[in-house]
Amino acid sequence: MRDCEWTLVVPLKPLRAAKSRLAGAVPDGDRRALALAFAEDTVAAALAAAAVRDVAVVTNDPLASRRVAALGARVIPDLPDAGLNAALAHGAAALPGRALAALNADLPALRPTELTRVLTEAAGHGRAFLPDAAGIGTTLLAARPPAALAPAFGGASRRRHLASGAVELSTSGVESVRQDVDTAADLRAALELGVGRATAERCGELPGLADALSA
Ligand SMILES: Nc1nc2c(ncn2[C@@H]2O[C@H](COP(=O)(O)OP(=O)(O)OP(=O)(O)O)[C@@H](O)[C@H]2O)c(=O)[nH]1
Ligand SMILES: C=C(OP(=O)(O)O)C(=O)O
Repeated sequence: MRDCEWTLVVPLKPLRAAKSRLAGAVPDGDRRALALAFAEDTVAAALAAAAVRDVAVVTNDPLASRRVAALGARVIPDLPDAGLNAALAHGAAALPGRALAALNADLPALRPTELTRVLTEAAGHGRAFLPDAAGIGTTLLAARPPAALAPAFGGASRRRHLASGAVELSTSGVESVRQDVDTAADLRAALELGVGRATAERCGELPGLADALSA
Protein backbone atom coordinates (compact mmCIF):
# COMPACT_ATOMS: atom_id res chain seq x y z
CA MET A 1 0.00 0.00 0.00
CA ARG A 2 1.20 3.54 -0.67
CA ASP A 3 1.94 5.63 2.35
CA CYS A 4 -0.79 8.19 1.67
CA GLU A 5 -3.92 6.14 1.96
CA TRP A 6 -5.02 6.38 5.57
CA THR A 7 -8.36 7.76 6.59
CA LEU A 8 -8.31 9.03 10.16
CA VAL A 9 -11.38 8.74 12.36
CA VAL A 10 -11.25 11.33 15.14
CA PRO A 11 -13.86 11.04 17.90
CA LEU A 12 -14.86 14.23 19.69
CA LYS A 13 -17.23 14.47 22.65
CA PRO A 14 -19.60 17.45 22.88
CA LEU A 15 -17.37 20.26 24.16
CA ARG A 16 -19.51 20.91 27.25
CA ALA A 17 -18.60 17.42 28.48
CA ALA A 18 -15.06 17.21 27.14
CA LYS A 19 -11.85 17.20 29.14
CA SER A 20 -13.62 16.97 32.49
CA ARG A 21 -10.32 16.08 34.18
CA LEU A 22 -9.12 19.62 33.47
CA ALA A 23 -12.01 21.03 35.50
CA GLY A 24 -9.87 21.57 38.59
CA ALA A 25 -7.28 23.55 36.65
CA VAL A 26 -9.46 25.74 34.40
CA PRO A 27 -12.99 27.20 34.58
CA ASP A 28 -15.68 25.50 32.47
CA GLY A 29 -15.77 28.00 29.59
CA ASP A 30 -12.00 27.87 29.24
CA ARG A 31 -12.04 24.08 29.41
CA ARG A 32 -14.46 23.94 26.49
CA ALA A 33 -12.31 26.39 24.54
CA LEU A 34 -9.21 24.33 25.26
CA ALA A 35 -10.91 21.09 24.20
CA LEU A 36 -11.86 22.76 20.92
CA ALA A 37 -8.33 24.08 20.40
CA PHE A 38 -6.84 20.62 21.05
CA ALA A 39 -9.19 19.16 18.44
CA GLU A 40 -8.40 21.87 15.89
CA ASP A 41 -4.66 21.34 16.31
CA THR A 42 -5.04 17.56 16.14
CA VAL A 43 -7.09 17.74 12.94
CA ALA A 44 -4.87 20.38 11.30
CA ALA A 45 -1.72 18.35 11.96
CA ALA A 46 -3.40 15.13 10.80
CA LEU A 47 -4.52 16.75 7.55
CA ALA A 48 -0.94 17.92 6.97
CA ALA A 49 0.54 14.42 7.34
CA ALA A 50 1.79 12.82 4.12
CA ALA A 51 0.35 9.41 5.06
CA VAL A 52 -3.16 10.81 5.57
CA ARG A 53 -5.69 10.87 2.75
CA ASP A 54 -8.54 12.38 4.73
CA VAL A 55 -9.86 12.98 8.22
CA ALA A 56 -13.38 12.26 9.50
CA VAL A 57 -14.44 13.69 12.85
CA VAL A 58 -17.25 11.86 14.65
CA THR A 59 -19.04 14.44 16.75
CA ASN A 60 -22.37 16.00 17.58
CA ASP A 61 -20.90 19.30 18.69
CA PRO A 62 -22.12 22.10 16.36
CA LEU A 63 -19.25 24.55 16.94
CA ALA A 64 -16.56 21.88 16.71
CA SER A 65 -18.22 20.52 13.55
CA ARG A 66 -17.98 23.93 11.89
CA ARG A 67 -14.39 24.47 12.96
CA VAL A 68 -13.03 21.11 11.84
CA ALA A 69 -15.00 21.28 8.58
CA ALA A 70 -13.37 24.67 7.92
CA LEU A 71 -9.99 22.96 8.28
CA GLY A 72 -10.95 20.39 5.64
CA ALA A 73 -12.22 17.48 7.72
CA ARG A 74 -15.38 15.54 6.99
CA VAL A 75 -17.88 15.48 9.87
CA ILE A 76 -19.81 12.32 10.70
CA PRO A 77 -22.70 13.06 13.10
CA ASP A 78 -22.34 10.91 16.19
CA LEU A 79 -24.92 8.58 17.68
CA PRO A 80 -26.47 10.25 20.74
CA ASP A 81 -24.78 9.30 24.03
CA ALA A 82 -23.39 6.03 22.70
CA GLY A 83 -19.86 6.46 24.04
CA LEU A 84 -16.40 6.49 22.53
CA ASN A 85 -16.11 2.98 21.07
CA ALA A 86 -19.62 3.10 19.60
CA ALA A 87 -18.74 6.47 18.01
CA LEU A 88 -15.63 4.96 16.44
CA ALA A 89 -17.48 1.89 15.19
CA HIS A 90 -20.15 4.19 13.75
CA GLY A 91 -17.48 6.27 11.99
CA ALA A 92 -15.76 3.15 10.66
CA ALA A 93 -19.07 1.81 9.32
CA ALA A 94 -19.47 5.03 7.31
CA LEU A 95 -16.04 4.52 5.72
CA PRO A 96 -16.04 0.95 4.37
CA GLY A 97 -13.08 -0.63 2.60
CA ARG A 98 -10.52 1.89 3.78
CA ALA A 99 -7.36 1.72 5.85
CA LEU A 100 -8.57 3.44 9.01
CA ALA A 101 -6.83 4.89 12.02
CA ALA A 102 -8.73 6.07 15.07
CA LEU A 103 -6.91 9.06 16.55
CA ASN A 104 -7.87 10.86 19.77
CA ALA A 105 -8.77 14.55 19.42
CA ASP A 106 -6.66 15.63 22.40
CA LEU A 107 -3.20 15.67 20.83
CA PRO A 108 -2.38 19.42 20.62
CA ALA A 109 1.35 18.81 20.08
CA LEU A 110 0.79 16.42 17.15
CA ARG A 111 3.45 16.67 14.44
CA PRO A 112 2.58 15.52 10.91
CA THR A 113 5.96 13.84 10.35
CA GLU A 114 5.62 11.77 13.53
CA LEU A 115 2.08 10.75 12.61
CA THR A 116 3.30 9.64 9.19
CA ARG A 117 6.05 7.57 10.84
CA VAL A 118 3.46 5.81 13.01
CA LEU A 119 1.09 5.17 10.09
CA THR A 120 3.90 3.91 7.85
CA GLU A 121 4.80 1.32 10.47
CA ALA A 122 1.11 0.48 10.94
CA ALA A 123 0.84 -0.24 7.20
CA GLY A 124 2.93 -3.36 7.81
CA HIS A 125 0.24 -4.90 10.04
CA GLY A 126 -3.42 -5.77 9.81
CA ARG A 127 -4.22 -4.04 13.08
CA ALA A 128 -1.88 -1.99 15.27
CA PHE A 129 -1.93 0.62 18.02
CA LEU A 130 0.19 3.25 19.73
CA PRO A 131 0.18 3.51 23.53
CA ASP A 132 -0.32 6.93 25.09
CA ALA A 133 2.44 8.85 26.86
CA ALA A 134 1.46 7.37 30.23
CA GLY A 135 1.77 3.84 28.82
CA ILE A 136 -1.74 2.94 30.03
CA GLY A 137 -4.07 4.03 27.26
CA THR A 138 -4.02 4.33 23.47
CA THR A 139 -3.84 7.36 21.21
CA LEU A 140 -4.04 5.62 17.81
CA LEU A 141 -5.54 2.34 16.60
CA ALA A 142 -5.09 1.40 12.95
CA ALA A 143 -6.67 -1.34 10.83
CA ARG A 144 -6.37 -2.28 7.17
CA PRO A 145 -9.01 -4.31 5.35
CA PRO A 146 -9.97 -7.04 5.88
CA ALA A 147 -9.17 -6.35 9.55
CA ALA A 148 -11.89 -4.44 11.42
CA LEU A 149 -10.96 -1.56 13.71
CA ALA A 150 -12.58 -3.22 16.76
CA PRO A 151 -11.88 -0.27 19.08
CA ALA A 152 -11.45 -0.92 22.80
CA PHE A 153 -10.53 2.59 23.96
CA GLY A 154 -11.06 3.97 27.46
CA GLY A 155 -8.90 3.75 30.58
CA ALA A 156 -6.36 0.91 30.37
CA SER A 157 -6.84 0.33 26.66
CA ARG A 158 -3.19 -0.53 25.92
CA ARG A 159 -3.68 -3.86 27.66
CA ARG A 160 -7.00 -4.47 25.91
CA HIS A 161 -5.68 -3.63 22.45
CA LEU A 162 -2.68 -5.90 23.01
CA ALA A 163 -4.91 -8.74 24.24
CA SER A 164 -7.15 -8.31 21.18
CA GLY A 165 -4.19 -9.16 18.92
CA ALA A 166 -3.31 -5.65 17.72
CA VAL A 167 0.45 -5.08 17.29
CA GLU A 168 2.03 -2.44 19.51
CA LEU A 169 3.90 0.11 17.40
CA SER A 170 7.32 1.60 18.21
CA THR A 171 7.13 4.39 20.74
CA SER A 172 10.48 5.97 20.06
CA GLY A 173 10.58 9.40 18.42
CA VAL A 174 6.80 9.79 18.17
CA GLU A 175 6.11 11.60 21.46
CA SER A 176 3.76 14.10 19.84
CA VAL A 177 1.41 11.29 18.74
CA ARG A 178 1.42 9.83 22.26
CA GLN A 179 0.95 13.02 24.29
CA ASP A 180 -2.77 13.14 24.97
CA VAL A 181 -4.01 15.79 27.36
CA ASP A 182 -6.28 14.65 30.17
CA THR A 183 -4.81 16.51 33.16
CA ALA A 184 -2.97 19.74 33.92
CA ALA A 185 0.29 17.76 34.04
CA ASP A 186 -0.42 16.43 30.54
CA LEU A 187 -1.04 19.97 29.29
CA ARG A 188 2.30 21.04 30.77
CA ALA A 189 4.00 18.15 28.95
CA ALA A 190 2.28 19.04 25.67
CA LEU A 191 3.31 22.71 26.01
CA GLU A 192 6.89 21.56 26.53
CA LEU A 193 6.76 19.50 23.33
CA GLY A 194 5.29 22.50 21.49
CA VAL A 195 1.58 22.81 20.72
CA GLY A 196 -0.23 23.90 17.56
CA ARG A 197 -1.45 27.40 16.86
CA ALA A 198 -4.99 27.12 18.26
CA THR A 199 -3.84 25.74 21.59
CA ALA A 200 -0.95 28.20 21.88
CA GLU A 201 -3.29 31.12 21.21
CA ARG A 202 -5.93 29.86 23.61
CA CYS A 203 -3.41 29.21 26.38
CA GLY A 204 -2.01 32.71 25.86
CA GLU A 205 -5.49 34.15 26.40
CA LEU A 206 -6.03 32.41 29.74
CA PRO A 207 -4.38 34.61 32.36
CA GLY A 208 -4.65 32.13 35.23
CA LEU A 209 -3.43 29.13 33.28
CA ALA A 210 0.26 29.42 34.03
CA ASP A 211 -0.46 29.49 37.77
CA ALA A 212 -2.92 26.61 37.49
CA LEU A 213 -0.36 24.53 35.63
CA SER A 214 2.42 25.21 38.08
CA ALA A 215 0.22 24.41 41.11
N1 LIG B 1 -17.71 11.06 19.50
C1 LIG B 1 -17.35 10.77 20.76
N2 LIG B 1 -16.08 10.98 21.16
C2 LIG B 1 -15.76 10.69 22.45
C3 LIG B 1 -16.69 10.18 23.38
N3 LIG B 1 -16.06 10.00 24.56
C4 LIG B 1 -14.79 10.40 24.38
N4 LIG B 1 -14.60 10.84 23.12
C5 LIG B 1 -13.36 11.33 22.51
O1 LIG B 1 -12.40 10.31 22.64
C6 LIG B 1 -11.10 10.87 22.83
C7 LIG B 1 -10.48 10.31 24.10
O2 LIG B 1 -11.33 10.59 25.18
P1 LIG B 1 -10.83 11.15 26.57
O3 LIG B 1 -9.37 11.30 26.60
O4 LIG B 1 -11.45 10.34 27.64
O5 LIG B 1 -11.40 12.64 26.49
P2 LIG B 1 -12.55 13.28 27.29
O6 LIG B 1 -13.66 12.28 27.41
O7 LIG B 1 -12.83 14.58 26.67
O8 LIG B 1 -11.85 13.53 28.72
P3 LIG B 1 -12.46 13.35 30.18
O9 LIG B 1 -13.76 14.10 30.24
O10 LIG B 1 -11.43 13.95 31.09
O11 LIG B 1 -12.66 11.86 30.38
C8 LIG B 1 -11.30 12.37 22.86
O12 LIG B 1 -11.06 12.83 21.55
C9 LIG B 1 -12.77 12.53 23.21
O13 LIG B 1 -13.35 13.74 22.74
C10 LIG B 1 -18.04 9.96 22.91
O14 LIG B 1 -18.91 9.52 23.64
N5 LIG B 1 -18.31 10.28 21.60
C1 LIG C 1 -9.57 7.06 25.74
C2 LIG C 1 -8.55 6.62 26.44
O1 LIG C 1 -8.17 6.98 27.65
P1 LIG C 1 -8.27 8.34 28.43
O2 LIG C 1 -9.71 8.50 28.70
O3 LIG C 1 -7.44 8.11 29.63
O4 LIG C 1 -7.71 9.38 27.52
C3 LIG C 1 -7.65 5.52 26.01
O5 LIG C 1 -6.45 5.72 26.25
O6 LIG C 1 -8.12 4.52 25.53
